[in-house]
Amino acid sequence: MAKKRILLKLGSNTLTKETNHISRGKIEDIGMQIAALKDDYEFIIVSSGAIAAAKQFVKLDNHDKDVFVKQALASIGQPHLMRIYNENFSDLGLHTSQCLLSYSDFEKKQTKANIVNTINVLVKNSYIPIINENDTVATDEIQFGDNDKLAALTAVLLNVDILIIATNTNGIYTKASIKDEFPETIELVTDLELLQKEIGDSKSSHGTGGMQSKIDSAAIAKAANIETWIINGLEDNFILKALKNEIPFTKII
Ligand SMILES: Nc1ncnc2c1ncn2[C@@H]1O[C@H](COP(=O)(O)OP(=O)(O)O)[C@@H](O)[C@H]1O
Ligand SMILES: N[C@@H](CCC(=O)OP(=O)(O)O)C(=O)O
Repeated sequence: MAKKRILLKLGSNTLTKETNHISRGKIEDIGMQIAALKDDYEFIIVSSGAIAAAKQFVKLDNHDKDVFVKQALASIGQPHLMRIYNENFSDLGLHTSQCLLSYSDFEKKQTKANIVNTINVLVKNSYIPIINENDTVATDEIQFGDNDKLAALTAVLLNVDILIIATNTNGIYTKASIKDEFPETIELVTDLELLQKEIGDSKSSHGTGGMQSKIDSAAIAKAANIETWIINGLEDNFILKALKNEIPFTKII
């Protein structure tokens, strides 16, 4: 039977476990899950974390919030991020590769074909493509969107079965319960317009897009008949547990 294809989007919040440095433990947790599922699923990762990785090592002589400082930090952090993936994944027998893309690459027939062809060869040869925005030439995701849209565009282009967006909540909560000690997860969504009413404009400490950018991404995926699962990536084994329905998360179909 053909393997199912999963596009896994990992934000800085998940990768740092909401701290100020990339968590090797979290990257190992993700690698172990991919290794456990590799006979039935193939994985393509869209990973943020370049800026967070750089901040572990350097402080640049400019204002941290300037976009071009973020671009420079991403340039410094990206090879470190890939090194950490490489070190942890290779211990688990997994091979990694890096692809840097920007929105404009999804607008041209030739560049789209190049992305598909490259990634299909990588996946066929058991290499896990780890994609990030090419932050030197594009600033869309550093400014607006958590790599969520990049993940959705990639999911559609590569015709995946499931888009998993890892975040720091147990999926999308009902607006009425969001401030409760145990907020209630909306487990199944078929109507994105109804869901829109539940979304607040709050964001987490490292986040840029909030829940809205995840809904926008789910809409892109849904239009291509791809399911989006919004899962709490801070939880150990979050993919394995979601596949077995052992944790609350939001499925948008
Ligand atoms: N209905 C909702 N359910 C859950 N989280 C919500 C909701 N509305 C807004 N949010 C906010 O969205 C945040 C997740 O988005 P974001 O901060 O961008 O994180 P990430 O870096 O994981 O993409 C949550 O931590 C929460 O503050
Ligand atoms: N390309 C950037 C990601 C930009 C971003 O805002 O994403 P996220 O860390 O998911 O909020 C990086 O790798 O740091």
